[in-house]
Amino acid sequence: MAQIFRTTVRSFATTSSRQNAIKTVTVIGGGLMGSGIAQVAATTGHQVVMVDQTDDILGKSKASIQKSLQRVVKKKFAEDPKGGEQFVSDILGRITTQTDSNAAVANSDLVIEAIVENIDVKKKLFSSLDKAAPQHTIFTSNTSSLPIGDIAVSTQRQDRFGGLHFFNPVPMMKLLEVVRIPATSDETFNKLSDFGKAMKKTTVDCKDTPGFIVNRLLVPYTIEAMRMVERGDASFKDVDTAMKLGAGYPMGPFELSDYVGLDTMKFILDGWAEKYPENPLFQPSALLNKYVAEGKLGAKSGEGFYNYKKK
Ligand SMILES: CCCCCCCCCCCCCC(=O)CC(=O)SCCNC(=O)CCNC(=O)[C@H](O)C(C)(C)COP(=O)(O)OP(=O)(O)OC[C@H]1O[C@@H](n2cnc3c(N)ncnc32)[C@H](O)[C@@H]1OP(=O)(O)O
Ligand SMILES: NC(=O)C1=CN([C@@H]2O[C@H](COP(=O)(O)OP(=O)(O)OC[C@H]3O[C@@H](n4cnc5c(N)ncnc54)[C@H](O)[C@@H]3O)[C@@H](O)[C@H]2O)C=CC1
Repeated sequence: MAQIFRTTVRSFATTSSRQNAIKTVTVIGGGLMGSGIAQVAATTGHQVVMVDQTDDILGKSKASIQKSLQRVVKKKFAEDPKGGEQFVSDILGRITTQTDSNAAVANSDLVIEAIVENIDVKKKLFSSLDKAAPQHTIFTSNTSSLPIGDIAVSTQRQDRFGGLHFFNPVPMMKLLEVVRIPATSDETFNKLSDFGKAMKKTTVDCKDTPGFIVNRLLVPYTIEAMRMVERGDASFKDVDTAMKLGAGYPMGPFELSDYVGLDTMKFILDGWAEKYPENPLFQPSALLNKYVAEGKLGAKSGEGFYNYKKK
């Protein structure tokens, strides 16, 4: 009897979670992260609406998704070009684009916001979406450094609000941090974790603390690497070599800094130094400030710690 009950409960739970599963996703922001999130959501069978400010930006977002998918095709469909073409067209067929974010959320089960890292801009967006989206729609932010709770207060649906923090490059990085604020309901949190698994990511549960898990550790580690160079204890190239070969990291802290963007890092660090002035780990880095002041922002500007200009 107990066995039958357990089986019934399990199959009800499966059916009920399947009925409640997230099927339609609106990704707001079609930049580096938003286009990667849209790509992976569509690859894993979700219907995606990708939103940005202009059709021109959205055209570039779709082109970058196509380029990224071609890398997958080259690997997975080396012997089957027709299959590769079908694969790309099926995925792109699940992504539509929109410049009106309110219209884009009309049929959405989940909103993932990946716009500029500015609290006022994010709050304004969510306040507007809150009036436009159906009651059941869950809202999330992909913010790297802002408290989710500070964004969620702009809505009347804090129980259906959380963080989904993806990593760059989204198609390659296996982790997804699922963040809850005190008001996030268990139902919302479970749906977000299930969605992460449906996207074939490994999820970890996070509280709404600065940097969640990964950036809370990466920021002090990277700043200390910069201080080490400032003190003249090691060259940045030797630090990178040491961390790759001695700690097994795929990139050293200076390669990673160039990859993420030195302006982004400075923005995060300055924000934390202002919000948490008592924390010595978040104090500014003179070296980082110097590079940003010189316009050396990393790979995207052609030069950071390393030179990316084609010779
Ligand atoms: C002082 C200031 C404070 C400091 C702060 C420090 C950082 C904290 C702040 C961060 C701010 C914002 C960031 C954030 O919130 C969270 C992050 O995202 S942190 C960054 C996390 N990412 C990483 O750590 C990346 C680490 N690197 C790697 O894993 C690899 O190097 C990488 C996968 C990027 C590339 O691999 P690599 O072997 O080096 O190069 P290849 O070009 O050969 O690629 C290998 C393989 O992967 C395929 N591939 C790569 N990119 C894509 C893509 N976009 N789409 C599809 N496929 C891709 C490529 O085709 C290769 O496939 P093969 O089969 O091997 O040919
Ligand atoms: N770059 C990274 O490595 C990571 C970034 N993040 C976070 O993801 C978010 C996005 O970052 P990126 O993709 O790097 O930025 P990005 O600058 O590449 O893209 C942001 C996009 O948002 C668009 N946008 C700005 N305001 C908008 C609005 N009101 N409505 C619609 N679209 C708008 C911009 O036109 C731009 O295309 C940020 O919150 C960032 O902290 C999280 C993990 C990693």
